[in-house]
Amino acid sequence: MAEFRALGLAPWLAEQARQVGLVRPTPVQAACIPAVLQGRDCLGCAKTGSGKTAAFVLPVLQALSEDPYGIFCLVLTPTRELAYQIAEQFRVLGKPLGLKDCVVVGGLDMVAQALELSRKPHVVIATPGRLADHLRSSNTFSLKKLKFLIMDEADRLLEQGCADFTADLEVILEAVPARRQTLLFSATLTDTLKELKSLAANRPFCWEAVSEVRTVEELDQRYLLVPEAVKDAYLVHLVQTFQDEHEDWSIIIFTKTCKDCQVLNMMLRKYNFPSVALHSMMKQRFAALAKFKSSIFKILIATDVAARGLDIPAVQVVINHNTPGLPKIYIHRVGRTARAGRKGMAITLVTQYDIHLVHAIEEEIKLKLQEFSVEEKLVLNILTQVNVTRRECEIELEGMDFDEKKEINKRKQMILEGKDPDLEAKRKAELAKIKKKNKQCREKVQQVLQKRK
Ligand SMILES: Nc1ncnc2c1ncn2[C@@H]1O[C@H](COP(=O)(O)OP(=O)(O)OP(=O)(O)O)[C@@H](O)[C@H]1O
Repeated sequence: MAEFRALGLAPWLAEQARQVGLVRPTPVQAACIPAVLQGRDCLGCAKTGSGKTAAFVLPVLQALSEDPYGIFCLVLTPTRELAYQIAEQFRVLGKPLGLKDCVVVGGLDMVAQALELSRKPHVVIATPGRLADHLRSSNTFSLKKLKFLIMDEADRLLEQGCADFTADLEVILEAVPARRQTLLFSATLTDTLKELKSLAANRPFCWEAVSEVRTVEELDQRYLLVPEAVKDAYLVHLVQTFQDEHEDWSIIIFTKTCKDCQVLNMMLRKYNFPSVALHSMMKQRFAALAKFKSSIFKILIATDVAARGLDIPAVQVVINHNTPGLPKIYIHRVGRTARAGRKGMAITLVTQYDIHLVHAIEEEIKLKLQEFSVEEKLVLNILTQVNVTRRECEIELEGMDFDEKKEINKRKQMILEGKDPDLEAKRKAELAKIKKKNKQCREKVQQVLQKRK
């Protein structure tokens, strides 16, 4: 307890931390808590599972206890599941304060959320899309007085990809005061460092864990070379082996697409494995995750919606059904195991087409993955059966109009973003045409140049 107190935390808060099992500060906590308590902005980059959440929750609670009002702190995070997880940490550690929090995420009733926001909770934990929707549509709450703006998984929030938060962040940044403390955390901040520094401009305290390797020591990282056509048989074999040898282990299997996630889940269920799926097209995401967290289901099959931040101590193995295209996605995925000093294993299935991706990963994490060996004869024994089952599941899923639903969801999302789906489709088609023409043009020029040579 003395150690948390030595960082400047009040005795009641250090005691509360001790009660929930946080006895000695982790390095990121020891470095960042004093800086935040001094009123500085903070950029914290530390490995997965190293306690970044408490590094911002604890000093915010201390500041809140000295001057309690709502809305005092806003935490932004990329996924709904993470928002709930962070809210839980605030609730548990802030219990003696009678902390009021409000989770603002998609998929839940807007009106109920607006009402909760109007009651001035101390802390709002939100995904950018839903919070921006509230800011655009209602004036029943204000963020103008908030003291802390926190971005967890900050690099993900700032990166422009398939789920782009830029427009929503603009709305949110307009609504928060310029005079505030900004805290930014992630295990992978480097790509977006420039943008982050412009957000946290108040003498930011920057902290990065000193370590050559970017993943944790306790993690055993393996790869398994498999031909694309037999990947699923290897997966079934791996799951069977882990289930036979370690009944109490929980496993997360990451897939590339929602469809893959759904098909693999159906397939594993056909073989009576206790699996549950988690992807962005599901309605019951919280229920699925709760079943996995409580170990009712020992296997979670998920897309990258579960790659960041989720803290489930029982996870012993992560299997990458596809090799992640970006090293940082790999770092976050495998970081779902071997957390807080525990041991864990990550196995990445690598096909003939993915070897360059493994090299990129190894270069980024500064470590060579070791080969994982399996008895190929055992895999061959189940190969035909697994491939037939997969095909059956795919046909079943087609009957459930999965692709059609995906299209409808996309259109709904565009309408929510204020876009016209038909116009967007036209625009995309035109863009594709232009790109094709440009490509043809370039090829012609190159042919002419080559002939001249
Ligand atoms: N000082 C501490 N002592 C013991 N356990 C701790 C301490 N701080 C945090 N933990 C535990 O470590 C686990 C991981 O913490 P947390 O989820 O904050 O990691 P993280 O750094 O945010 O990881 P990620 O990058 O994956 O989001 C949690 O279960 C948390 O309760």
